Amino acid sequence: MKLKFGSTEENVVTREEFPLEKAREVLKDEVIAVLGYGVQGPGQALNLKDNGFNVIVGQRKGSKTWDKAVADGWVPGETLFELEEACEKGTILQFLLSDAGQIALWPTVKKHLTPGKALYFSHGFGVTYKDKTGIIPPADVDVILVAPKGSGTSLRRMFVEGRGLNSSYAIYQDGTGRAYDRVVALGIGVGSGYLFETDFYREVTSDLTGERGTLMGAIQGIFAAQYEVLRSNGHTPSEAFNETVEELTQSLMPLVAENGMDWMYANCSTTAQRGALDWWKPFRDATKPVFEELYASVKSGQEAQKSIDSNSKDDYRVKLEAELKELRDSEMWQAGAVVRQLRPENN
Ligand SMILES: NC(=O)c1ccc[n+]([C@@H]2O[C@H](COP(=O)([O-])OP(=O)(O)OC[C@H]3O[C@@H](n4cnc5c(N)ncnc54)[C@H](O)[C@@H]3O)[C@@H](O)[C@H]2O)c1
Ligand SMILES: CC(C)(O)[C@@H](O)C(=O)O
Ligand SMILES: [Mg+2]
Ligand SMILES: [Mg+2]
Repeated sequence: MKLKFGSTEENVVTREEFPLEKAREVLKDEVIAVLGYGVQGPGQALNLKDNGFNVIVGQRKGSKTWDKAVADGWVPGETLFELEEACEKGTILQFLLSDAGQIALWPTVKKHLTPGKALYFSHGFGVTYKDKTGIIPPADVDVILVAPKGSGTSLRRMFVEGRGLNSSYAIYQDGTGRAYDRVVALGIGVGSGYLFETDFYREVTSDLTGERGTLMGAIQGIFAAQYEVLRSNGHTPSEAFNETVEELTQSLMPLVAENGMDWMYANCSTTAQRGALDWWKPFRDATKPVFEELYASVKSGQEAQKSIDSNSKDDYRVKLEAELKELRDSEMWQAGAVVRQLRPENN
């Protein structure tokens, strides 16, 4: 259906238009092969299985995630296979290796993309940056995308809680005439209630911007800046952490999620409202040039190239972990670990 967002009309598919029963009917003869069992793999594979679809998982034998798949109930030789075997058996190949990992597996996936199959992504990365990835699908398959707007961990948790997480969807290539039904059925199958229409290019550029920006990069940056200013002015770690992070995640963001920023503001003191109304624009003006620089770096393909280069190295996991450890060991997040233990519900 068409829905108005402000004054702009957009296409949104709803569960009412495309119920789960219809999704099951559309995919009843398909074998959905989820390739990769990292973060999105488990969330999507388990949700699809629990929703009654025919799912198998492809993963490298002997890897830690193979063991995780076994622990999650996938049975070797029945529903869990080596990647190539899963590519052969699947009629829909859900390409959920890391974006850099997809480059290495592409020749194998391509070999098994026989006419009529579907190639499914959760990111527009591989085909948008085909000059860098070499991912150029054959013409007689569907190339589709369902990108959950959140972590695979949340996708699973919210499904288990009976909620669900919405996704964007896109069709890059309709090789069979069934691409629309397949993509929407899969989006409903992984647990989305609503599916927002996009295309591969818009999905990848907005997603790379968002995660580098307010969703992850910018938020850590702004937390660090405020925490450092409070600490250098004599505030204790717990006070600095509470005023920077804890109150935001525990008290104020849930209010924003529920009813928007103005409503959160309205539930704070008029003193706070006065100050926050005065200061949001200077913060916007100070950070906007950084966001412009970020978007330009995404648009030029530089962000994709950097991600491919670093995440294609053999020791990429070790290097990422070392950088995550630096964050974990910072005073702010060390203070956070203690503050989290002191949440009333933890006692
Ligand atoms: N992580 C998320 O929550 C999330 C959210 C939305 C979209 N996505 C997209 O979903 C896709 C999967 O992301 P992810 O974060 O789940 O991936 P991930 O980094 O967790 O990796 C998934 C799997 O790929 C395997 N892998 C990596 N390199 C490999 C190689 N060379 N050969 C064989 N296997 C290899 C890993 O062992 C792992 O099991 C990506 O396109 C990503 O952009 C992820
Ligand atoms: C969960 C995110 C940040 O939305 C996703 O885009 C990812 O790449 O993991
Ligand atoms: Mg992303
Ligand atoms: Mg994202």
